[in-house]
Amino acid sequence: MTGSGKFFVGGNWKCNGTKESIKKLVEDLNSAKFEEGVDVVVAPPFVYISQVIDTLTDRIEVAAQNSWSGKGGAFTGEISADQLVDVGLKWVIQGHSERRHVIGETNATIGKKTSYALSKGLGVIACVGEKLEEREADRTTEVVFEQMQAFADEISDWSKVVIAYEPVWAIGTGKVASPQQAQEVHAAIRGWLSDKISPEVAAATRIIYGGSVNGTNSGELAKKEDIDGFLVGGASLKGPEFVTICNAVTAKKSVAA
Ligand SMILES: O=C(CO)COP(=O)(O)O
Repeated sequence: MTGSGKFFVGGNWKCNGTKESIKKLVEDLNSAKFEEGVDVVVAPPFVYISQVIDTLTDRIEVAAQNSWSGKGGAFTGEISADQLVDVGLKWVIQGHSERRHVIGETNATIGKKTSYALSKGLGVIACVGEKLEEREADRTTEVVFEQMQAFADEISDWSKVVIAYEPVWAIGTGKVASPQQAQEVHAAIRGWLSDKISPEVAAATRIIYGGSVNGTNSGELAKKEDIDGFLVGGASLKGPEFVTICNAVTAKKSVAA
């Protein structure tokens, strides 16, 4: 099965950057030539979101890396989806492995945050992925399907959801999943969507890969039929390399042609 959605590349800047380095990154992105047929989104740290929205080209949309599970109020340190919409954001990342495994968010919390963000009109980049010991114990699809079910329990409209498959062992390690390894899990996720949600949702939902994607490996990954784009960490902090990864859409088109 193949995804029919448009290629999608997100740059997750995580907890990196300064006013100065972000100014330079935005300048690089503003002067870049992005190919047709790719949606490009960047996710700066909260404190730099306004700077990015005010200076970045409209060709690129902006995401937050997290949001609170409900309306704002007495929740010290949190940011509500309402506030993200208010400052002009279009997207939010939910369930990133660092939020699951470093901060300790559960499937249930992530599901609630996702449904609230969607209810406010944000698109959600919904992350799933197994740890190394889970892969080694042959539990990859079991873990990923459990994470998918927790999202599905809270999602009624999939049209603004992009799924990011990010194996934890590949994140920030330089150990990218092989195109075949990634394709296998992407196809399994698409099959799950087809069975549990609908064949239409399975065909239309973008399933993107994250974990040590760079300017060199993105082309081969993009050629795999169920890989509809990328969620990029480290390499998204380097403007020209991130542009190369976005333009891997041409490798995708070359296979489709
Ligand atoms: O976590 C990631 C994107 O969300 C991937 O990070 P790296 O590209 O640095 O491995």
